[in-house]
Amino acid sequence: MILELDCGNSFIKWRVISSDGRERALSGVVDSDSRLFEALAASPALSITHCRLVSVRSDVETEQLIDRLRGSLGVEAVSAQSASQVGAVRNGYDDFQRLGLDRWLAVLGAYHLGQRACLVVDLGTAVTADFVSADGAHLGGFICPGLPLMRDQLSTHTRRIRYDRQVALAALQELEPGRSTAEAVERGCVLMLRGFVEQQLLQARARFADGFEVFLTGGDADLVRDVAPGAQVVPDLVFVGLAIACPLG
Ligand SMILES: Nc1ncnc2c1ncn2[C@@H]1O[C@H](COP(=O)(O)OP(=O)(O)OP(=O)(O)O)[C@@H](O)[C@H]1O
Ligand SMILES: CC(C)(CO)[C@@H](O)C(=O)NCCC(=O)O
Ligand SMILES: [K+]
Repeated sequence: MILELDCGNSFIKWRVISSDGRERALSGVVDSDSRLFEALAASPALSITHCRLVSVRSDVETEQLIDRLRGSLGVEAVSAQSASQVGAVRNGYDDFQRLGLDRWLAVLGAYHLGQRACLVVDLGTAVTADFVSADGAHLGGFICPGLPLMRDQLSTHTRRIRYDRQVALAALQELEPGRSTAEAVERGCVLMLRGFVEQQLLQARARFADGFEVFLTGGDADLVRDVAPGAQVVPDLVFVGLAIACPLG
């Protein structure tokens, strides 16, 4: 079985798939390396023979995780690397090594699934949008703070924006003007995300006259999906790209 890891800035998304890649045995989201190993230890029936990962963390943190995977599972994890081109897809950054690997893999995954021009939006700790032309040229993209960063900045830099997490969840049942701090902040930040996605759709329409596919991924994708009615929500998009960037055997 293959263990796949997407190490983001706040969470590690993991899944275990069959060796031929066709079946998913198990998956989860954890907030630290230790929790990952706890989750894996709790499923002793998994016989992991291979591991591939993508990390946007520092090289030191990524190396530590790879060492620990070697120590506890006896596997040599393959880590996705930057590339200027994979198949038809060409990296559009001036310095291809600077493009976040999660973005690059999401772009590879989207172009593989869409087979035409794509807009790829990943809504996690940060929000990113990337454009790929019909012939596979990555045209660059945009980065802005995601929902967790927006709300944290507001509460960190003001005295009176304070509210409970549970109240925050309830506040997102609708998007009417808020009548409490929680409603006002939570809905305001979600409207920022939705406005961002609307802007990306305008850009895509202007660039891709022959049509395009929209892919949404990341933990907060559901908060914007109705802004992009034809969009495909693909929670595993980075893993689709990971299998392309790191084929095994
Ligand atoms: N099961 C879950 N666990 C954690 N976060 C979740 C979950 N479901 C939805 N979310 C939302 O996902 C967001 C985090 O997104 P995601 O997990 O895609 O990114 P991340 O790993 O934090 O960051 P990165 O953008 O670096 O990948 C949070 O704002 C949270 O509200
Ligand atoms: C933008 C994030 C944080 C999104 O996870 C990641 O892709 C990253 O660290 N990128 C490096 C900077 C860049 O892509 O230009
Ligand atoms: K991500």
